[in-house]
Amino acid sequence: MTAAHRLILIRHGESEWNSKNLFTGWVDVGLTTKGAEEARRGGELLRSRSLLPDVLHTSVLRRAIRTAEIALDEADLGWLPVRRSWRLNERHYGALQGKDKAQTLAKFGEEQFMIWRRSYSTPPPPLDDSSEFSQAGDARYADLPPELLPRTECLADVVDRMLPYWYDGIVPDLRRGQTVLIAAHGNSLRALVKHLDGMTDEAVVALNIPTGIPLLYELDESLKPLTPGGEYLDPEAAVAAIEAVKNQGRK
Ligand SMILES: O=C(O)[C@H](O)COP(=O)(O)O
Repeated sequence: MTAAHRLILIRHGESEWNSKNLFTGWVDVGLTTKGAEEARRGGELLRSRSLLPDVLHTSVLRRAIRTAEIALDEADLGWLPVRRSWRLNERHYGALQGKDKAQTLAKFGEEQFMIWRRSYSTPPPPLDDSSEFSQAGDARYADLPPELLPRTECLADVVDRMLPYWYDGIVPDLRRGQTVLIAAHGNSLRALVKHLDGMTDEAVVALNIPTGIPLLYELDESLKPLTPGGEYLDPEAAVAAIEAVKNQGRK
């Protein structure tokens, strides 16, 4: 069956805090040199497969914005129309933002670490607005009703706040026949993949998204994937990178 719609997902390249093994969430850190190279390689893959998006959607965090900018520049598509939304942001990691993943694992143990990192419905403790890693008062969220600004999120929370943008901001572009590129984050993409593939709350715990490798979803008329899980444009690199994400925090 030929695809009715094409959707390409890309997680931002390695960030400064990915390389330092810190929980990041909504803290707005940049890309490392390696992360910028991952983004460029992502654009090269798009170009070599002639997978040329017609529109870009990003979060409002610089690591995703910059990844898209570099990748699209490599594909000579720097001019692409773009829309940004906080609803594509990384999961808010609450009081874990800024904390070292290995130290958190050592301090709280494997079970608590995995609950906070990968459980579907248990968020980390909330982050106090007075924290240096809080987004309270950040201008980019000024229009957000205060009750919507998270102080922590579990993946279920991300699904709930991401889906309205999926339906209202992205699906219309797909339905008008556009190839859509989404540049976002590990957990906001886990939330979208869970929705696309109809994954259970239990199955999504084991899902990890690698940095910088485009993931192609060819969708049918009802927006169901023709290939469950999609297709990474560099499958070999994806296998190794997914394993690395899974083992973050473990020396
Ligand atoms: O926000 C972060 O810390 C990372 O980008 C995602 O981290 P995780 O893979 O530990 O959820």
